[in-house]
Amino acid sequence: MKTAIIGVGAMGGAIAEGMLHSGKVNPADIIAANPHTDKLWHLVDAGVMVTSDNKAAAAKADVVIVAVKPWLAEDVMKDLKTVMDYRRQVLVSVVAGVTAAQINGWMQKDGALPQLFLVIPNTAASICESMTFIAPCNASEHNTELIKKLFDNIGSTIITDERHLAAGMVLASCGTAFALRYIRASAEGGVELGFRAAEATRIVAQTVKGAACLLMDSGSHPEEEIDKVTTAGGLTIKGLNAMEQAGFTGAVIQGLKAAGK
Ligand SMILES: NC(=O)C1=CN([C@@H]2O[C@H](COP(=O)(O)OP(=O)(O)OC[C@H]3O[C@@H](n4cnc5c(N)ncnc54)[C@H](OP(=O)(O)O)[C@@H]3O)[C@@H](O)[C@H]2O)C=CC1
Ligand SMILES: O=C(O)[C@@H]1CCC=N1
Repeated sequence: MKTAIIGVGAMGGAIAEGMLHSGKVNPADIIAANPHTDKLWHLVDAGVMVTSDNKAAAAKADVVIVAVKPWLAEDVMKDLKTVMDYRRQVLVSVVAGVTAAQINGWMQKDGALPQLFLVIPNTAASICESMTFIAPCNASEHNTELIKKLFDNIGSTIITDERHLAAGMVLASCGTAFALRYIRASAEGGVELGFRAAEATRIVAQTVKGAACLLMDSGSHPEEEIDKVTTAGGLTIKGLNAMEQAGFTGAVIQGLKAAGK
């Protein structure tokens, strides 16, 4: 199965890198299309076909993933429409905020619509740790399974509907930046406590990874794991209470809601 990635920036590039990293996708089955191909030489070295011609890339693929900025999506997709065969190809849009209705309006061809998937991954796709939401629109069960398998190669997937994509994106895609901002804040605190910046960042990153793995391995509630750390009258509870007094939980929820508006 050949996959074309149209727009190989932060997100499209992370998808391509993740597919390579997974070892489960043959590099020769990836076609990367971007106006500037100079930044894609590492993909060429890995065996990926690279082009600046979107239509040429799409024509060769079974799955066409569009990963351009939202304001370019209409022009790019209308252009792809001229070469896409909806009987054998499926369209995946990772374009945030562009709806299935909009895409169907652009892609309708002689009354036919493409089998469409709205997909929201995150940049951890590059290391096969994405949390990816997949909303099938006008797609068969067979193709839904196929697209799920494709994105399972680069992390964890949830099949959902279009209504839930925005919330998923805030939690998991914007959430990557939010989690990293926590890491940066903690590392800055670590420097005040006496660690060098690089060392503090490494310590916090490993700590956050460990905390996430505790939840994922045990399926327990965060508060259950917090309880195991929080000694009565000890250090942790003083830190937690000071953070909450400064508005930690409220600030996170406000941030999520602002991003989701
Ligand atoms: N970044 C993220 O975490 C997430 C992003 N998304 C969505 O992914 C999409 C891409 O975002 P992101 O990767 O961050 O943006 P980037 O700007 O990093 O990447 C966009 C890429 O599209 C290329 N491009 C520009 N014009 C065209 C064109 N006409 N045809 C083909 N490619 C073109 C750009 O090339 P060049 O720079 O060479 O001009 C660039 O490499 C957006 O719609 C965003 O909403 C969704 C989930 C998460
Ligand atoms: O910030 C953004 O708009 C995009 C969508 C999700 C992550 N990045």
